Amino acid sequence: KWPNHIMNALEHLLVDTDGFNDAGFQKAITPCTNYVSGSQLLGRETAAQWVRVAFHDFATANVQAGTGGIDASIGFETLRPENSGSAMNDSLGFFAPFVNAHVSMADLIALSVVMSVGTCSMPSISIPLRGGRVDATEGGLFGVPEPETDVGTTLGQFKQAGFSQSDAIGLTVCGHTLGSVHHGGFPQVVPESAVTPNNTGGGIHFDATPAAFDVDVLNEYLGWTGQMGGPLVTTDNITVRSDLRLYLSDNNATLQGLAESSDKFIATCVSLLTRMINTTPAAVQLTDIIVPDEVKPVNVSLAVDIAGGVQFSGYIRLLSTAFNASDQVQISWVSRTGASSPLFTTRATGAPVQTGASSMFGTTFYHFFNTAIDPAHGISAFTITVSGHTFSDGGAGYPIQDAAVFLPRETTTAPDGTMNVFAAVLTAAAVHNVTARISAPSPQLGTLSPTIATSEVALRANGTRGRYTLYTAQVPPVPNVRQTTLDLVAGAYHDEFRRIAV
Ligand code: HEM
Repeated sequence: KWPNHIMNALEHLLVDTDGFNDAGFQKAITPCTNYVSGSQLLGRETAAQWVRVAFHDFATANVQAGTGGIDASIGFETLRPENSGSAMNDSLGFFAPFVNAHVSMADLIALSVVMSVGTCSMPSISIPLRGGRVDATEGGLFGVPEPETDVGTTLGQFKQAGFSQSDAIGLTVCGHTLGSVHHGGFPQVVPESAVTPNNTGGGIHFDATPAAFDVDVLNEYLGWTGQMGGPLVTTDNITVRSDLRLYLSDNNATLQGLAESSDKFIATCVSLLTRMINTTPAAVQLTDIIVPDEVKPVNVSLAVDIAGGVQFSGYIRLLSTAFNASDQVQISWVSRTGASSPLFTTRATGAPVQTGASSMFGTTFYHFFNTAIDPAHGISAFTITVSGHTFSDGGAGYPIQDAAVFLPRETTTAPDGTMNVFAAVLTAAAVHNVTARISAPSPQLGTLSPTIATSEVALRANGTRGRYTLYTAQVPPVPNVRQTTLDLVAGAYHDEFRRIAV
């Protein structure tokens, strides 16, 4: 059902990964060897870091108590020795600009696992993503296993997080198919000799294919070839052979079972990583699985011009899994009272913008439309017809209301950051309390993850525009206007999750 803001926003990050309307998330791990937070000579890999960060956030869950898990508490825990290495702050620093009123840091941590595994595999491995995680406001329990931790304690920590011995072994070997152990961060595991001019962080890979999510780590360990499972198996320092201790804790039985086939390894990893990212505090309600929308309204909105004319515009995004570049898009709507007319229809203009061939979900085709709506009739829902097939959001059409409309183009920002926001409210709707709820991601002490500061500002009437009354208010400066969103609330009418800066 459109619009579900959390699912819409996460779907955008997941699917729009190239060209027009690129959400900008996947670029950090394209190619999978890329390190987005510094020099490529460091020998670090962002895709691997993301998976490790999620593990460290998850590992301190206590499922009996219903606490911890993927809740972004890791942001407050980066100074703990158990979270050594640059991955935590690198990743949270990259994720922070994506946090907003509906996208939590914890959901981004989950998304990053889905992205890393999906991007760094061929054919792309799909981990189902749900949204709705809630960010912690402080650090959680201690207890991430470290290279020095004895195997009994390690298994106890996994058990507390809901993972059995074979789950723990499986999850670890799945994680350790990507990336490296670095001298910088883990000198007790990796000797200084690993540091070279092209590998200044001194990383030693877990397997021969550190940028590919594949079964190699397992085969190399069991076959004692290549990296033989990596530094946490082979290091001279016996105390920090944590992977070797874990893998041998059931005499390699779990790993031998997983090595039956690449498919079995992948299916087990998908299942374990899905459980890992869906481990959340008990109070969290996750959304349904986010399925890429084959037909998606994007930035669909109304605007009211000076003369009171109403403009209905946006994009319809089609996915190549169901459509191709020659498909035609038509949008039809019903009036404010639900009446239809042959006049209430428009075609998308021009050829679609075609992008994203490298996306995990195929190519996207963006069809732009822009049409006038007769303010006397208005609009309450629309349907999308693609080459003869009509999509109506599973029923009565995609809902849209024209009684309260935020006007981002009129909204201005003064040099000191104060904003003048504008909205138009249908005079006949007879609502007089018009409020803007501002959700501004704001810096939080002790973590790179922002918190959402919400404030409400009352708008006052300021003239008319045809059938509409214009409303306006001054909004004090916010720390980050690009991530700040506004919900306009006028009685029962809501124009939600609108960007203030366009
Ligand atoms: C007994 C449990 C585990 C221990 C003691 C452990 C320890 C470590 C250590 C010391 C590193 C090196 C980090 C660095 O040098 O930056 C590392 C890397 C990594 N770990 Fe684990 N780990 C464990 C389990 C897991 C699990 C369950 C996952 C994910 C499901 C995981 C994912 C990763 C990844 C992807 C890397 C590579 C990071 C990079 O290249 O930056 N680990 N691990």
